[in-house]
Amino acid sequence: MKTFDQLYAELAAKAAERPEGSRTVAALDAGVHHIGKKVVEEAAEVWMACEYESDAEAAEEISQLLYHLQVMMLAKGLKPEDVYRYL
Ligand SMILES: N=c1c2ncn([C@@H]3O[C@H](COP(=O)(O)OP(=O)(O)OP(=O)(O)O)[C@@H](O)[C@H]3O)c2ncn1[C@@H]1O[C@H](COP(=O)(O)O)[C@@H](O)[C@H]1O
Repeated sequence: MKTFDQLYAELAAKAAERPEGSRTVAALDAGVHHIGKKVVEEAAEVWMACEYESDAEAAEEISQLLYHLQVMMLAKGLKPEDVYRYL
């Protein structure tokens, strides 16, 4: 179990240390266009899961959307505080 801030810290460390096999590093290397497509894909999967699947499946899709949003934040150099200020 991890929080939004804990996942962000983990992903930021991956981006800095670039460990072999990290899908986060691969996504960052692929760039904003690639990450944007994943964000849209996961958002659609959230919608479909919430409308037609179980609560557990919906929660899993939401976690994947949050992950890809965090990868986009890293690609853009945005920190959680940059987003929280608008909440
Ligand atoms: N929480 C996540 C996470 N959620 C979603 N994903 C990615 O989102 C994908 C899910 O999307 P899909 O269901 O479309 O699966 P897929 O079709 O196989 O994905 P693609 O091949 O299209 O990328 C997964 O395959 C992962 O690539 C995640 N990848 C990593 N994490 C966490 O991020 C951390 C760092 O991971 P690495 O950078 O891989 O070390 C670890 O704690 C991981 O648990």
